[in-house]
Order: sequence, then C-alpha cells, then structure tokens
Amino acid sequence: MKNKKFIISGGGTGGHIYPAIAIANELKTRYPDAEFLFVGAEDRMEMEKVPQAGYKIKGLWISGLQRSLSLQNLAFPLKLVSSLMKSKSILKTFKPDAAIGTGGYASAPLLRMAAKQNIPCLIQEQNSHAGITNKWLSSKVQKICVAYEGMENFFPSDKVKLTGNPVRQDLLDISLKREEALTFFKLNRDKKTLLVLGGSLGARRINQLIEKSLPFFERINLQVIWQCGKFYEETYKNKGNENVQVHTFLNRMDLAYAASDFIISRAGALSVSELCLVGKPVVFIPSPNVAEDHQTKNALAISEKNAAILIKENELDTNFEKEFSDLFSSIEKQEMLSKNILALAKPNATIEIVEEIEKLLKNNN
Ligand SMILES: CC(=O)N[C@H]1[C@@H](OP(=O)(O)OP(=O)(O)OC[C@H]2O[C@@H](n3ccc(=O)[nH]c3=O)[C@H](O)[C@@H]2O)O[C@H](CO)[C@@H](O)[C@@H]1O
Repeated sequence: MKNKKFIISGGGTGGHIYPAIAIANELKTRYPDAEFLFVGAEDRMEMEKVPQAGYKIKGLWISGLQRSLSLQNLAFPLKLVSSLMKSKSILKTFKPDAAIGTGGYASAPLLRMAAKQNIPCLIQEQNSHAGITNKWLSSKVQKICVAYEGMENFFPSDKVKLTGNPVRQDLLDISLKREEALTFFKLNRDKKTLLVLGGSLGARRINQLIEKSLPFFERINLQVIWQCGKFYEETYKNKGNENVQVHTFLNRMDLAYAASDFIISRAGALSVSELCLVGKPVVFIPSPNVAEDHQTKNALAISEKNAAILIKENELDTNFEKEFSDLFSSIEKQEMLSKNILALAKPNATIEIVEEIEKLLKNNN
C-alpha cells in the first residue's frame, strides 16, 4: 500500500498553528510512514514554528484583508491569485491524500485549490465565532470540526462535527512534570508561581498591568513567569528581577503550565482549551480587539460555569488587585476553579478529528 500524504495549512498566529501541529502528530502516530507538508504565509510565525516541530513548510505570498481602508489591501487580489497558482502547483507535485486547514489566511488558497482538485478536505474552527477563511471554505470542504456548540449558524450543519480543539499531547499529563518544571525555570520552591500569557504574540494591556502590579506581587511573595510577546520584547526584557522572569515566547508550554500555581491569560481559543486540560486557577483578560469580541465569548463560556475569573480590560484598574488577592488567599476558591475548569476539558479532540480524516480517506478509496 502506498504511503499516505497529508497537506496541512493554518497559521498567522499560534492559535492556528498549534492545532495543525497537534493533528499532524496524531496522524504520524497512526501512519508512521506518511509524508507531511505544511503550507503557511511566508512572513508569519508558522515558518519558524512548524520546522521546529519537525515538519516541512512552504510559504505563500498572502496576507489578510485589513479591516480598515489600507494601501496593503490594493495588493490583496494580486497576492490571492499568486497564492492560488502556487497552491495549485504545490498540490500537483505533492499529490496529497487529504488536505487539512486550521484557519488563518494561508489556508484559504490551499484548501480552495485542493477542493477543486477533488482532494478530500477537512477544516477545523477553534473559536465560537467562525473566522473569515473557514466561512469562505465551508461550502467547498467535506468536514468541519468545531469546538463550540451552535456552529451551524456559520457552517452547513451536515458537515459540522463537535470535537473540541486539538491540543498538543505534551500538555496532557503535566502534573507529572512539576519537579522537572521547577528545575527548568529555576524557581524558588518556597514561593507560589504566577504564569502570565499574552497569547502567541503577546498582549500590550496585560504587559502594562503586570509591570504596574510587580510591587503587589512582591508584597504577596509571588514569583512570576511573564511571557511578554515578541512585539514587546524591547520594552520589557529588562524588567525582570530575582522574582520575575520575562520571556518573549515560551517554547516549553508544558513546563510553564506545570510550574505555575496561578495563570493570567488572554482568551484565544487554543489557550482556553489548553487551560481546561491544565486545571489551574485562571484569570482571563480577553482581548477586546478581535472579530465579534470572540475572546470575551470564549472566556465567558468558562467563567459562567464558575471555572475561571474573567476581568475585562476596562475593569483592570479598579478590580484586578482585589480579585487576585481574594483568589490568592482562598485555597477553597483555587480548588473550586481547578475542579470546574478541568471538567470542561476535551482531551480526545485530536483523536476525534483524525478519525474524521480517516473516514474521508476511506470514502475516497
Ligand atoms: C489577537 C488574536 O487575533 N488572537 C487570536 C489568535 O490567538 P493566539 O494566536 O494568541 O492563539 P491562542 O490563544 O488560541 O493559542 C496560543 C497558542 O500559542 C501557544 N503559546 C503561547 C505563548 C507562548 O509563549 N508559547 C506558546 O507556545 C499556546 O500554548 C497556544 O497553543 O488565534 C486564536 C485562535 O484562532 C483566537 O481565538 C485569538 O483571538
């Protein structure tokens, strides 16, 4: 039997890249001889993160349409045509058995051309509000795996399958990695640890809050692992001290989660799914600057079940210290949040998505 070939496209931000890598890893365990090719946008973070995960990637000259009027939009039709042509040629050479898209603009031309060539196509939507690319592709692909109920509002209902978001397997058993994690981050074992996450690119407002709150964290004797994001590296890289470590990006998220006792995080879809598996007390500070305010919806789905604390950006100045102090001083509250958020985890999502891909392969034989 000929070895399987899978082409996978998703990127722009970590929220699209890591689901793609999780799906590839699961496919690889089932088809150890399979060939994989990723397709991304040539100037985005997938071009670095995908090879780091051990996969080949080709870049397309493509970017998203800016929401505001912008000169960049003038080049968009040209980029789209060029990406469609390059996708066609990549597909012709690689000849995949299936194409998988996890959102982000590079997946639009690739999956569009794959569908046109009758290659079985599956897309995965991470958010409770469908992204532009996935909406555009939904009529062309065979299967759409989603993480939230009610996605039939965006997609043809007969194609939708509720699986949850595919999360990297190394996050599944982090409780066993606590010791390794404390050593890895050189943490003081007598102090509690706060992990601060601004999403894959970092978050300006969270960084401002953390900088302002450092004396408060010092007062309550808390040590901090602070992921500031690559855009904010210059501003914050020297703000660390004995108790505070500043990182641009954390490559070992499993150990960062394992080391932490409290987590402050943006509410990107993948972060939320990962935090459910991790099961620690979380304060969500959703970005208000994303389409349809979807991060607030992601966070509300958790906080409404008493499974995390949600503080909106415009309430940080008045509420943060009080809410965090209450959490810090109440073991009961910490345990309740941990228990409730763990109950929302969907650890089998990746497996279920791969089973859907296998069904497509069978139907195509
Ligand atoms: C500003 C923006 O447009 N954000 C969107 C983007 O978020 P973003 O790219 O931040 O995505 P998520 O929060 O969903 O996921 C972040 C991913 O990056 C990883 N990570 C993060 C920091 C780090 O230092 N190391 C690391 O590995 C996390 O473990 C996670 O796997 O895509 C998400 C999924 O479509 C959306 O819900 C978000 O609204």
